[in-house]
Amino acid sequence: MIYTLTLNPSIDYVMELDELTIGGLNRTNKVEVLPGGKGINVTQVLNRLGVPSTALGFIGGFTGAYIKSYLKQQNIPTDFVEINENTRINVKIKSTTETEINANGPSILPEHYEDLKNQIHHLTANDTLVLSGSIPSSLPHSTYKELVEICSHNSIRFVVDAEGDYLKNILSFKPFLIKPNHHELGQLFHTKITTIEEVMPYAQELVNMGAQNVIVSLAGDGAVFANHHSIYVATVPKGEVKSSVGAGDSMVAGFLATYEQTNSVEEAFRFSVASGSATAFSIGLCTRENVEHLLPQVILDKKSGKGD
Ligand SMILES: Nc1ncnc2c1ncn2[C@@H]1O[C@H](COP(=O)(O)OP(=O)(O)O)[C@@H](O)[C@H]1O
Ligand SMILES: O=P(O)(O)OC[C@H]1O[C@](O)(COP(=O)(O)O)[C@@H](O)[C@@H]1O
Repeated sequence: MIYTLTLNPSIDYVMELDELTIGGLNRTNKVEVLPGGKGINVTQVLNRLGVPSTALGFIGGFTGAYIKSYLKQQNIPTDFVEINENTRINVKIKSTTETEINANGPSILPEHYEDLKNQIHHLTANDTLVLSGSIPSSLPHSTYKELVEICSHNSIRFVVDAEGDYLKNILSFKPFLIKPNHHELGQLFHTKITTIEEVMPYAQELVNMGAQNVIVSLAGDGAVFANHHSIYVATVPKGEVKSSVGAGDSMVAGFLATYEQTNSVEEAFRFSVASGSATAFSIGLCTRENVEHLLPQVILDKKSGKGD
């Protein structure tokens, strides 16, 4: 089973308006209230792609109840640790550009963190754990490292989609997959990265630092895949971006779903890119149908290596 872990889930309150006037009164054309948080998005997309996945994490209050009932209606399995405070609401403003305001989220009590660690201790070598998103400020900075240590000790395959030091600190444990975007890649190496050519050596460096498979996304400008055998560059499909919220999460889900079915990193990477774009071209997350529709537009160019 593929489990995802969202330490800081959210309701994503997506507001569409023609133009955003800072300091003025704005009125929306349309709003959507969607369950969010990186791991929860990955679980939703995996289930849509026909690969069973259960969402783990902390959930609480009326916002948490909304997320649980939404996911239940979609038959998405969850096993959340219940907390006392409300799960956060993240505001996503879609006008001429996209603006995101992510809340810091509720505090987590030590006993709730212990409950979560117990759950992770019960996973087995047949499971995969996807650890995604921000860490609530009440948890230790080393939370991902602690959880990844449990995975490593119990031979549980794990994936990490997190920023900065959270990611750097777990590379030596050999994550199966990491997926920074090019801004996050630049932050990791204290430099500015804007092109595919600039991404490639840094993606390879992440492999040297321990990651088994690395995907770096550059929004509409392409994506790079690197592992010990090869580097590929992918074109991304063309289309109208409706909301890129969850696009990165869809890439993670698309990769894992296809790798599970084909064992080919090449096929998995193509499907991953198509999944990201299918989500970017929708309000909400992709479906298998719209991913398959975009797949022919994803062309891979092998830059180095002997193959899978
Ligand atoms: N303008 C766009 N055109 C086509 N696809 C896009 C566009 N923006 C995002 N995507 C898709 O979403 C993926 C992830 O986007 P990106 O913004 O790089 O990641 P993240 O959501 O993690 O910040 C891209 O690899 C691509 O597949
Ligand atoms: O935990 P963080 O870093 O605040 O991110 C949470 C946000 O990320 C999302 O999961 C979207 O992530 P991506 O756009 O990177 O795929 C939203 O649903 C959520 O609001």
